[in-house]
Amino acid sequence: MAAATTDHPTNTTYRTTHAKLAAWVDEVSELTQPDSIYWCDGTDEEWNRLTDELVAAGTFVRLDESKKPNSFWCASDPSDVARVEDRTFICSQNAEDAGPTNNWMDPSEMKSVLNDLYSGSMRGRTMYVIPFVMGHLDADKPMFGVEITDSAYVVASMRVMARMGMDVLDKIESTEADFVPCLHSVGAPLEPGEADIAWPCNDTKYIVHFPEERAIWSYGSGYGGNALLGKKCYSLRIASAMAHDEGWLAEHMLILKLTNPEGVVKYVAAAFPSACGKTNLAMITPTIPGWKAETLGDDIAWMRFGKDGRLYAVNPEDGLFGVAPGTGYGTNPNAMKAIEQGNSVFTNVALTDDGDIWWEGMTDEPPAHLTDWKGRDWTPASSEKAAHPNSRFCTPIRQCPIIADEYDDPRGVPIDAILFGGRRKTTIPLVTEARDWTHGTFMGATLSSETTAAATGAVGVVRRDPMAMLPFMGYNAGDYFQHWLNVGKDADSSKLPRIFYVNWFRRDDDGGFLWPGFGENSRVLKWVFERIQGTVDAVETPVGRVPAPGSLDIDGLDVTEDDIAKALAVKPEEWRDELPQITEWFEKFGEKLPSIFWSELDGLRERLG
Ligand SMILES: Nc1nc2c(ncn2[C@@H]2O[C@H](COP(=O)(O)OP(=O)(O)OP(=O)(O)O)[C@@H](O)[C@H]2O)c(=O)[nH]1
Ligand SMILES: O=C([O-])CC(=O)C(=O)O
Ligand SMILES: [Mn+2]
Repeated sequence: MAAATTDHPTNTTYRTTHAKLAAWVDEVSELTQPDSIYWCDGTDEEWNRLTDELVAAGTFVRLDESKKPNSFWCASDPSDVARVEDRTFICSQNAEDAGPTNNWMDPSEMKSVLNDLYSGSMRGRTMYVIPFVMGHLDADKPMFGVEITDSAYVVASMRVMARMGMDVLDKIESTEADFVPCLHSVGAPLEPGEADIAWPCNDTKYIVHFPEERAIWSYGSGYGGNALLGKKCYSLRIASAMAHDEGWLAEHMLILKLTNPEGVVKYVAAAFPSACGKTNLAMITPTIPGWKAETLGDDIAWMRFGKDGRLYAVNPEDGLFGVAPGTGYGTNPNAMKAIEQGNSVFTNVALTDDGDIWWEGMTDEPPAHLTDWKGRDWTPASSEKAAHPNSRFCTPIRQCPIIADEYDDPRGVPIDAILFGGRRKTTIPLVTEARDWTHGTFMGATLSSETTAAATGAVGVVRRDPMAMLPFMGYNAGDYFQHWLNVGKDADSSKLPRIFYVNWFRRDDDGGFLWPGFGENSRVLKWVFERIQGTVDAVETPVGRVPAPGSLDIDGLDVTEDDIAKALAVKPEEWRDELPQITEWFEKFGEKLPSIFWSELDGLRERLG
């Protein structure tokens, strides 16, 4: 193999045989002027060397080997803790193709702004070249990317999150494959003799996508979705544009395998906005006897029709980048068991005095003393949280104890049900079934949720988040809605997944959750499963079908019938408040809004009376 070796000097003098890649690497290094270029090979030896360097630089703290082997604590700059939606751009040739939900700038204007910023931006740093593939390397058409970054934190995280390294580069070269160029710089050049800091970044941030060119340019942030460019930037924004052109779906969905006590299997995909429960549902421990859940993906699903006319989903990622707070043995034991095996990077959680990590919700009792995510002493008397609300664990998904066997199958799994869900205190029932694909698409397009700490900005504000894709659509949302409708129109409807809308977050009058959530969500999954089988009843409501009395299995559940009724209630007065919001939302799209959505809305208004 002609590709890089594990030998450090070779990695820095490597010349690729791939013309486009070679030209791009030359172009970027001339622009950004790094001290050296390093081709990542993805080996353990490389991981060990880079993580040692990150420890020496003060970016990482190695955790106690007996507690979290081969794992690291990391604190970002306090200003660089989440996705920056207001700094995220879709730079299509025409503004209309970015649509009313995306920021847009003319691509050549944006490139000139960014070229100025990138000019010399890697001075004093190493420029890492990371060959990666989203999805399987042995897929029919492997989806390659190459990320250039000046952040070793990004290299370490990408190694957990994506299939990367030598075999990928080798295949890109030997098949002369195309790839998505993903350029990333933290925007913090070092002058000669200037000491580095633990988390270099820049106050100026740009997360930019060129959908026609299939290219990503990111500047100024080292954090998660802003910097690990295989994730949201490629697998959602760029991939959604590819999927639109090619007739498939790139969605913000977990993938779950469910087996009932009789051994019947169904596959579920579910789209919830950031920090609204995907990772938790993907690893659910069912509380109802005899039911089994297995994990296939926790954040992103790529879905294509198989020869049999069914919609097959694969998870393009290879790691978990999960919200830490709220993750504990009580809520998500499978995530805890995955983390326990180590090989992880923890960002903006708290550090214990004995070299372990902690966050709110991990245990009922907090430790007596911690180092908080800002590096300060913390005790239970402290007024601030020890972990940032968007702190994350970055862990290989294969460490999840319930990973499904199909995980390694590049064909993916045939999806039986799609769930849309949001975080709503009121209005939205625990579960509603759509009448058909069009109605389900309408439900997805009008999905609403309270904003969370996963993005900068206010938390708890209700906004429309269509298909949980608001921040992740790489093109005009109106065209995206039409694409969803077309997918349904072109398919054999008997083979399409059934669509449901769920809300684990409805509250009662004293502010408590009406539904216990987490493992108990298996009861809702059971109802969904049995709706598909046709063995359980639903009742029609103005907004869709909800469980008929007694059809939701609440055996052994410590909630009152009254609470269940409240969780399932369709209150016309609440929905009438929703109508003008949906109207205002739809008006944003003008001519691009599929007209059938207006008919759906009219129908809803009439049924509400
Ligand atoms: N009340 C309640 N909270 C939940 C439930 N599921 C998840 N949560 C909480 O919601 C937060 C986010 O959950 P995740 O599963 O990490 O959300 P996610 O959709 O994977 O988030 P991203 O990784 O940002 O896309 C965590 O604090 C969870 O503890 C549930 O069923 N009920
Ligand atoms: O992208 C990120 O930084 C984290 C994430 O999964 C999300 O926000 O949905
Ligand atoms: Mn998640």
